[in-house]
Amino acid sequence: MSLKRDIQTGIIHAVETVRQTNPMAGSVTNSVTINFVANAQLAVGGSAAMVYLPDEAQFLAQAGGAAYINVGTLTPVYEKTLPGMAEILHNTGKPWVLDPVAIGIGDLRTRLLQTFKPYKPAIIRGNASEIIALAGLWGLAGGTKTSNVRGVDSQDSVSAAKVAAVALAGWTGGAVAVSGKQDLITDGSVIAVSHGGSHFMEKITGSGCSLGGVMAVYATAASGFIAALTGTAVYNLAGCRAAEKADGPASFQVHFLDELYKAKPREIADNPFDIEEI
Ligand SMILES: Nc1ncnc2c1ncn2[C@@H]1O[C@H](COP(=O)(O)OP(=O)(O)O)[C@@H](O)[C@H]1O
Ligand SMILES: Cc1ncsc1CCOP(=O)(O)O
Ligand SMILES: [Mg+2]
Repeated sequence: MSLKRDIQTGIIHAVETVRQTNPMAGSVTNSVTINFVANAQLAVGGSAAMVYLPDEAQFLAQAGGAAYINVGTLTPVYEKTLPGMAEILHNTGKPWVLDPVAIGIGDLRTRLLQTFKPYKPAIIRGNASEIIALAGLWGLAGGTKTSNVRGVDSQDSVSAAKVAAVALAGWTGGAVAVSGKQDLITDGSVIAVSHGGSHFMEKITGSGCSLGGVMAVYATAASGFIAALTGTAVYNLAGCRAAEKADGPASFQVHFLDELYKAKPREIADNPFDIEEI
């Protein structure tokens, strides 16, 4: 079988397993998009649980099949919550997804993101500027110390983050997903570029955050690379379909959740992607 077919078989398996087993992937995520993250996780067949406090995050790290950490809106309690959660996830071999939202803003965010380096997330998901900045913070190839991050939006092209993505995946041994008009997913030895989506995804907040939460759901049932590509593929397919029905961002978001829910395993696996072996 070709590599592409193996990957498609993995995607179908991940989608079916999640829909059959309703796995829980707990989250500590930002207060802007927390509801959308949970709804997207539920739409693809997962179970969502969101917490803030240290002991509750430790509980979810142990109870779930995977977890999601997103540093979008921090409060002082996260200084205690997040390193302990990441340490448990790492020590128990649980896959976890890191979204370094708005890396570069403030001391606490920088310190927490530095703390995560030895805890090796199975998936790092971010837009191009965030991936470049995280590689810079962790002292890896392709990164820049002076971040080009303006806030939560990307200022760089996805292809500009390719070296940083490969270097981050080399460090973690997991996968890195760079989102944008096209999405790049790598495990350090294969690069997949996934197509689709819609410009409306830039006009609603939380398309990136919820994608990270959905990747965590798939990570309960697949490798980091397959989970990241499966999440990206269903987002690109559902985004494309929702855009055909939407009149604007608000109706897009409603249709998007419906399309996430309706997408069939084979259709998700057939969503167009290219692969390159490094
Ligand atoms: N211009 C676009 N065209 C198609 N899909 C897009 C576009 N911009 C973002 N997306 C999709 O939106 C999702 C979130 O990506 P992105 O907006 O880059 O993340 P973030 O919200 O973290 O910046 C991904 O599935 C990506 O493919
Ligand atoms: C607007 C905003 N501000 C802090 S976190 C956040 C949400 C970012 O969501 P996404 O990166 O998915 O667009
Ligand atoms: Mg984001």
